[in-house]
Amino acid sequence: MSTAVIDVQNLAVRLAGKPVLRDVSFTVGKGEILGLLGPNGAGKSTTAECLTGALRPESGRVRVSGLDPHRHPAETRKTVGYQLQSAQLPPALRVREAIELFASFYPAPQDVPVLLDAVGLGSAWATPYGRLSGGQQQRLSIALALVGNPRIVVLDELTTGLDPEGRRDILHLIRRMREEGLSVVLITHFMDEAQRLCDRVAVIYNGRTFAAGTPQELVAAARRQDPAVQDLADAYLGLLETQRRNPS
Ligand SMILES: Nc1ncnc2c1ncn2[C@@H]1O[C@H](COP(=O)(O)OP(=O)(O)OP(=O)(O)O)[C@@H](O)[C@H]1O
Repeated sequence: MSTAVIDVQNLAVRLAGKPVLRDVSFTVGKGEILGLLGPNGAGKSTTAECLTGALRPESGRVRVSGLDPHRHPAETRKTVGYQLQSAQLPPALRVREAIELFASFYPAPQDVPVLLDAVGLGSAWATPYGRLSGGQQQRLSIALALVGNPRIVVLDELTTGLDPEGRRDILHLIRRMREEGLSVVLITHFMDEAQRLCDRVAVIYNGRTFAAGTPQELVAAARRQDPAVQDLADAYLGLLETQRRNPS
């Protein structure tokens, strides 16, 4: 679709000679939250790395704000914030210093103290990265993804490791930024989060997107096979089971 800010079509990627992505397709519109779902090892993070330009596709098409991220990584990073699973920072770097450093890369960054409060790190601003708990590191990685006021953000396992209050606050922050036009790719294993937050979801299994639609559409599709399906968690498990039995 022409209004898509992210357009991925028939993406295939090989790593160490092994086909990891075989046929991944999805689009994300302006102000839309797209959930990427799938079991461990399905290819979600590999897909996210293609959006960053870190990986070169074997075939297929990836466009982010109209640009090929692998050919134009610097331009792509101006409009996209990435919160990836493997973020690492020097252990002595303090929370606020890290956010200010990242803010300095962008022309119109967010207000750092406001962002610190929004991600629940207001009282930990002076803590070195190496002394943060897992959940605090997660909050910092979210702040670093958002500090540049991106138009698009890729969030890989956004709320993993967060306590319930942190999860609520971060989801509130993402919703608020979406209302301002932010487009989001959200990789998650939390089906309740996907159901509440995502406008559409795409499910990857074995390197292929095999189901896509609004959470309601997926629930309706799964219910046609099993009338007991109640929600996205049931639908996801049912569709995955069908796919495993009849791989495409
Ligand atoms: N550098 C690499 N070389 C070879 N294979 C790799 C490499 N990185 C990832 N893989 C393989 O690619 C497949 C997809 O991995 P990926 O991390 O994209 O899955 P995922 O869906 O994000 O999983 P998870 O939910 O566990 O994070 C896995 O089988 C993984 O072992």
